[in-house]
Amino acid sequence: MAVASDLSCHHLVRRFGDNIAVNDISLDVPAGTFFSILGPSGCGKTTLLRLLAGFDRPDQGDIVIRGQRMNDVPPNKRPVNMVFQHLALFPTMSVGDNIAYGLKRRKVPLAERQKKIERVLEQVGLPGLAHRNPQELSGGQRQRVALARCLVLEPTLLLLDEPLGALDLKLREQMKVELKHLQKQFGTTFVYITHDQSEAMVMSDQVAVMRQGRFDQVAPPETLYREPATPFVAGFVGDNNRLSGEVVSLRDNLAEVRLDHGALVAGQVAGSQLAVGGRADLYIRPESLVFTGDGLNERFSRLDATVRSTLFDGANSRIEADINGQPVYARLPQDGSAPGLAEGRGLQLAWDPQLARVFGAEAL
Ligand SMILES: Nc1ncnc2c1ncn2[C@@H]1O[C@H](COP(=O)(O)OP(=O)(O)OP(=O)(O)O)[C@@H](O)[C@H]1O
Repeated sequence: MAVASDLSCHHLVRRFGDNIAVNDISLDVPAGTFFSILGPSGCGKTTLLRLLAGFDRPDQGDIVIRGQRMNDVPPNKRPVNMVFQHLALFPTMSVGDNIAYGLKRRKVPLAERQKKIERVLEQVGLPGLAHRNPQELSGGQRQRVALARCLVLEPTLLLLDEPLGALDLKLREQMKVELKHLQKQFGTTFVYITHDQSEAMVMSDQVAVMRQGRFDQVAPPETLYREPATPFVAGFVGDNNRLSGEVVSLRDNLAEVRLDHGALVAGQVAGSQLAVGGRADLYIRPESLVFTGDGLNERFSRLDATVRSTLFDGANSRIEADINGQPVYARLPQDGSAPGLAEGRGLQLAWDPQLARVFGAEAL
């Protein structure tokens, strides 16, 4: 049986003069899932979210929420709520009154209102704080009140516009995990926009990577990471090294590439635009690079490099190596097994070609 969709868009287009901010986007978000739209500044995320919320109208295409076409439905009549980066809590109202606001407008009776407010505050981890003023809360607590204020209205869809953007790094890390748990706990469908790939990856069931008004790829986070469909996704999602060269051979789904500085390396064919003699970019992640030692499989590709510096960052520690003037990053093994990596030392970096992806070179 097909999974019910809470939100479907069909061929949405929104133009501003010559600029096509949303360019023929179709999407489908199953009920109760966390869907993120990830992309760089200016790619059209906010425009798309505003179309979903009803603050703006598409030039073409349809928006369907739980089977109902929404194009002509005003924002306040859509089963949708929105959480903004700069949350607009009413500063002079208590937390409880802030949450009550939408319920009052819906004429929910007082006793029921109070019950709902208590319950939702418990669910977001702020039990008993209804009487507090928003100014007496931390940034993270205020963000949770903003969520509670939306979730108490039980919308079909919750739209979130970079809600963690204004929080400091540590709090953002913590709220990422909390948001994911809250979404599961409430079962509300979340559509979340962000330019922060880590936020999208940690929280989402599905991520759409957006570029210049279009989706490059829509997939679960792990698929985006392991099998990026385009060079843009390979470069935008997670850290990646890009090595450019010319395709020498194509066979068994492997591309051999002669890098510009002469080394012959290999990776999986990952695009339809590869041809022998054509330009190509090979992407290899820092954690897929190994420091060569004995017993390395002969299939592995190898590159001679020089250590530029060691970048110590706990579990994310890396070395920056130099390959003919180009920086390449490699994850340092966690078990301390890396050789002494003094600056200027020569070393060989190697990888399993199955872990590298080769795309035909294109203008990014
Ligand atoms: N009201 C408008 N009038 C004209 N152009 C607009 C309007 N709103 C957005 N645009 C343009 O549409 C494109 C997409 O903008 P949008 O705000 O949707 O991007 P975004 O991905 O949300 O960026 P950011 O992450 O910086 O908020 C941009 O080129 C922007 O200049």
